[in-house]
Amino acid sequence: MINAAKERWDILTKPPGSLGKLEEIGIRLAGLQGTVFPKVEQRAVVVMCGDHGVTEEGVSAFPSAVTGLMMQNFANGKAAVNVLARQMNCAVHVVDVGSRVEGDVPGVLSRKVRMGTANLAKGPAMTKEEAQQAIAVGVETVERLHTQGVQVVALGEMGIGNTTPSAALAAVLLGRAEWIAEAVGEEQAGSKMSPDECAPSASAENEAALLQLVGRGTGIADEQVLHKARIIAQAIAVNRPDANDPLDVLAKLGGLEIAGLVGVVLGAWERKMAVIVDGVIAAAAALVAVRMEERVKQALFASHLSQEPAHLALLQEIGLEPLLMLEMRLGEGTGAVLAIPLLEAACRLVSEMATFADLGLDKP
Ligand SMILES: O=C(O)c1ccc[n+]([C@@H]2O[C@H](COP(=O)([O-])O)[C@@H](O)[C@H]2O)c1
Ligand SMILES: Cc1cc2nc[nH]c2cc1C
Repeated sequence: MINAAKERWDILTKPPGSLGKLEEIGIRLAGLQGTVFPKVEQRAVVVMCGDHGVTEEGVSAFPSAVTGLMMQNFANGKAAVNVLARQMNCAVHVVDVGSRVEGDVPGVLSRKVRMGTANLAKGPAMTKEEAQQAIAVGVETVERLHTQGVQVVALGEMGIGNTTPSAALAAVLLGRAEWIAEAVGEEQAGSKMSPDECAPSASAENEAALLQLVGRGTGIADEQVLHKARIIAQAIAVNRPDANDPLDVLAKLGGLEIAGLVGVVLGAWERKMAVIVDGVIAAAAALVAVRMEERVKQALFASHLSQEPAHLALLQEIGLEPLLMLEMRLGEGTGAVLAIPLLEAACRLVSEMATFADLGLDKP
């Protein structure tokens, strides 16, 4: 199908390759949907919501309570993602997979696995079973969207504190955390010391390496970024995740909404739905899914480049190039929703443009 699609793009009335990345998008969508004329008419953004125990370490500029308040905002149609989704004719599905909100929020699908994660700087964020349950919530959500005819899913999330687990996942999955073992020392790592006792004393050099992946999130100051990097270093040292076991890394260092998005990616790929990756949190989830099932790459499309530094490294590892540079760092799926018209443009071009033969010309 990929070859047939390439041939089609080359006979359209334009110099071959002149529509650049739009051609690549059209060809990849053709491969995914099994037709030279793919469609992205039915779209949805899934906003997975969860809270994070690590917020007690002072890693975010905002309190955890904002997660619940934003869930209400999404349900009222008043958040940034709602505005953009309306513009793009995209349905918004908000799922509470692990917020600390007591009870249900009307308009939000309640699928709480637990009331927020545990503090990953002190031990595992969640158990493997909980991570699997959250993944199942994502798969179930996307199955429902598939039955509704949705062809493209944007990855959205809301969770105060979630740039910390995202950077931690990136550090481990990108193999940039080997120095942690060295910092902790084999002797300490093998002993039964309390998390505080075995907190790593990272060298300035190692700290600088980690800082390449750690950013301001919602807007913390420079000194707090360094503190956040140290918390991440501690989390990796305390949990010692197995980088070759993505579920282990996700359970120890991830988040419930991140696990939910892993499920969305896995489920969407199985159903040949396109997935648009948003910022750093969505990209971390996408890489976990890729490590679980390499072939999900087929379904993944990048949208924008977030200001959060780990984002580019994560996208590069997956093999995706961001399409939009808007200096955004909001999350919610906002960047992903903004990229929907580019996928639509590729679909329209390949199905509506004339061919050289239509003009009575030979193919160039
Ligand atoms: O998408 C991104 O790249 C992004 C970058 C920075 C922050 N965010 C959003 O802000 C929240 C996490 O930031 P923080 O500082 O609380 O870790 C969470 O709700 C994300 O949706 C999102
Ligand atoms: C207000 C607010 C809105 C958000 N949307 C996604 N992350 C967010 C974080 C904050 C703080």
